[in-house]
Amino acid sequence: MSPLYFLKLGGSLITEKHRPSTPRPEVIRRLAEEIQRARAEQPNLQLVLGHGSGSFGHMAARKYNTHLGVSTPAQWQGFLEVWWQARALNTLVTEICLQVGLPVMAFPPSSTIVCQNGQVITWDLTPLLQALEVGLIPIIYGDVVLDKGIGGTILSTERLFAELVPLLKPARLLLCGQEEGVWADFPQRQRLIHHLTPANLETAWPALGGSEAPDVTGGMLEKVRAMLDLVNRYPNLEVVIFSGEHPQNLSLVLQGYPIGTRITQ
Ligand SMILES: Nc1ncnc2c1ncn2[C@@H]1O[C@H](COP(=O)(O)OP(=O)(O)OP(=O)(O)O)[C@@H](O)[C@H]1O
Ligand SMILES: C=C(C)CCOP(=O)(O)O
Repeated sequence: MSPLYFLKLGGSLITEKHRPSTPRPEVIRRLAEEIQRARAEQPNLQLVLGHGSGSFGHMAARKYNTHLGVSTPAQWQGFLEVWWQARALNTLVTEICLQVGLPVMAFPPSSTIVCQNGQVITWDLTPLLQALEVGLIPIIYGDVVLDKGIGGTILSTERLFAELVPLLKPARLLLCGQEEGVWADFPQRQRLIHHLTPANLETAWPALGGSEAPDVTGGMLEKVRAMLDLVNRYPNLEVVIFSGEHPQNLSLVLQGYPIGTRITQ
């Protein structure tokens, strides 16, 4: 059977998250090449690729608090600004992946999902599932979405993955970011947690916080909370949070080497 992995390229890694709308194209290219290399080693590997918004969507979202709802003309203006920023980064990521030879196709959440009070109520997944079926790599990304209750909101890549897990049951969910993994002593960064489970969560809890950069989706705290919730519900799922800053890390993790923080039940 072909294993299916979900892989997020974090906005903290593919952009300079403190500098407005500043991508790291050379990093994106290297990561795409690493994915391509891992696929050559494991020709059966199926992927759903996701990426975060970094200094593209998050800065505008912070300015307008788009994640909290959208109603005034100024907030709608902000909603479109975030939409445009998220789309611009996605265009760049998609373009670089295609240049490297990855058969990617983007499925913008803003044009396929509707929420109600922050909960996804419809997501037309038919084209995405068909793309997977024919051997393409679907790309999704943190985006704005229209919301029947609060006008509009924002869904992070992790939220999107969490929606897809029950349907696609991936074997692994890989979050590739800027940090080595989950630190037990952030921001000192001396003690990495190699294996996080619901049973030892208390070792990490005091050190878990938001992003150091402008961010509206909760940083490492929300990531760990959401991933623990997923492994509780899907005991066969393995989550890995790791750094893509070191060349080869991503392709090694894709091949199963123990790097970063594993999260399991
Ligand atoms: N205990 C911790 N261990 C590791 N990082 C932590 C910890 N506590 C807080 N953080 C912060 O959380 C950040 C990771 O969350 P963030 O949402 O910025 O990552 P990302 O998913 O790559 O970005 P984006 O949301 O833009 O895609 C780290 O870069 C760090 O600043
Ligand atoms: C801020 C926007 C537009 C999306 C956030 O998604 P994330 O970067 O995956 O957390």
